[in-house]
Amino acid sequence: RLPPGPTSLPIIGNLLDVASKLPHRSLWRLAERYGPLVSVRIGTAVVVVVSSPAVAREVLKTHNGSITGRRAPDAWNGAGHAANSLITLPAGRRWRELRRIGAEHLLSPRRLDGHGLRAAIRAALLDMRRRVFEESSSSAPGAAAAKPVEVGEVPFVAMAELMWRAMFSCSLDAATLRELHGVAKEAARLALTPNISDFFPAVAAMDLQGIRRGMAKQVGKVYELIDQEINKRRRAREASGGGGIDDEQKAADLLEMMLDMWEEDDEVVINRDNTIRTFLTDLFLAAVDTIPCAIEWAMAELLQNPETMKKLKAQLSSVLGSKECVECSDVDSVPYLQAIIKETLRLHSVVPLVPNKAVDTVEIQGHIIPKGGNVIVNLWAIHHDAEVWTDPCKFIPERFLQSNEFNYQGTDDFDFIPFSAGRRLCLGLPLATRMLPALLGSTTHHFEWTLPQDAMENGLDMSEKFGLALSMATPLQAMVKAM
Ligand code: HEM
Repeated sequence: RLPPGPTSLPIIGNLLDVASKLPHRSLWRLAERYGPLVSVRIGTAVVVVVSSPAVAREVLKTHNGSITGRRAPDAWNGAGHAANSLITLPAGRRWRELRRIGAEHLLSPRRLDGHGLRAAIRAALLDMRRRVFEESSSSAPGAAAAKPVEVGEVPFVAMAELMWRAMFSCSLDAATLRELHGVAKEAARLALTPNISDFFPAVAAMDLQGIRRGMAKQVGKVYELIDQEINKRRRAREASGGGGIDDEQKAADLLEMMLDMWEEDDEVVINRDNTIRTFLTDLFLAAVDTIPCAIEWAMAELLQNPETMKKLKAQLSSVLGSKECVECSDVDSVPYLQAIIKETLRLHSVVPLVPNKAVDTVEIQGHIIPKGGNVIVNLWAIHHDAEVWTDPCKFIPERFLQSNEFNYQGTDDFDFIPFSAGRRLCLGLPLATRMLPALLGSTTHHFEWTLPQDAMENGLDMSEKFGLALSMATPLQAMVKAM
């Protein structure tokens, strides 16, 4: 009574049906043939794929308690990351405790809107604005040897700086930021690259594609930087007799909180430096991989839809006037900006596939999902469901102005769930929903962006690259002029 699906071949199962560089699209095509609940076999694994809002509701709400497990992709075993990673831990005590720490000390609305982090966010936005302004003098159309800006790098630097400040109360130098940009992109690519080791555990130890080794190298670079901060802080705490850094900093600093919780006791979750290092690496990579990707897609859409860009800029001007940057507290007063962010997250679902594992056998719509089976919710397919969305492949922000029904937590209908839903709902949602409009607003308010000549003549390459976040295959470049 498994859900329907294509006939599987000996040994490889349905590998040929699903193997593709863009698995969210190949799984979507399978759903068009077999329906919203499809099962495939890949090697030794049973994989059930969910592609409609109604079935997503069953998985993420009705039976959520039985489908919150995870099977860590082998890539995540690089540097032993999976063993402590909040993203891949099963939904047990350690996972709950790490989520609580993340939510209480960094990612809750109370912390984000509180004094320390609000100031850090404002500093990151102003700094980003200053950098775009500097770029504008060299990239303005007509400037001598005008050079385009790599658009995704702008929010990347802002998010990397913000996360570093929130975690360690210090900033990153330009060379480290450049290195981290490459590291984050490569880690995102490797994290979900289709890997023989995931489907044929017997050969996993050999790491035939070298994916685990590659991931270990990238994650290792972030570990190294984080370890430097941990060691520096431990020395500062020792020197000050255990008191750590000053109180004002402490209120905004995640590392300080985690060192305060640290106890050498197996019953305590924060009991080794590698728990702290893995946790901070997860949060850092999650933030710098997803948010900049979404901003890059939003800018690509705006650059191809001048009327939408014009309408956005007009609303920003009328609401914010000459205010330097768009802060998180401003975004509710610019509904069109919010609508553009929502439409971007729908059309370019930045996290397109959510991989869960059934911890018990579950029956959904008369079909059995066996205990231990993988359950992938295809958010991208849900966001392109033609029964829910008119012209699902078109960028139409106005659709989100017409209805208040779509919040980010999943509606009752589960048709707009870019951050997923249920117990494993994205932990970074409060940060993302503040930063996305603030970054996009601050990038466009007071600046005029245009496509380089070549893209204007030949069109923009909107193809996708699959990974931890779904990014643009060809990084977006644009010219910018200060207004
Ligand atoms: C555009 C921005 C973002 C999108 C679209 C997004 C989306 C998602 C999705 C779909 C999941 C999977 C949820 C599930 O398994 O059901 C997830 C998980 C997660 N996200 Fe995000 N995310 C974003 C930004 C962030 C940020 C900024 C952070 C942290 C700073 C973050 C941290 C996490 C963590 C830690 C998890 C794992 C939660 C768990 O397994 O319990 N995300 N995110």
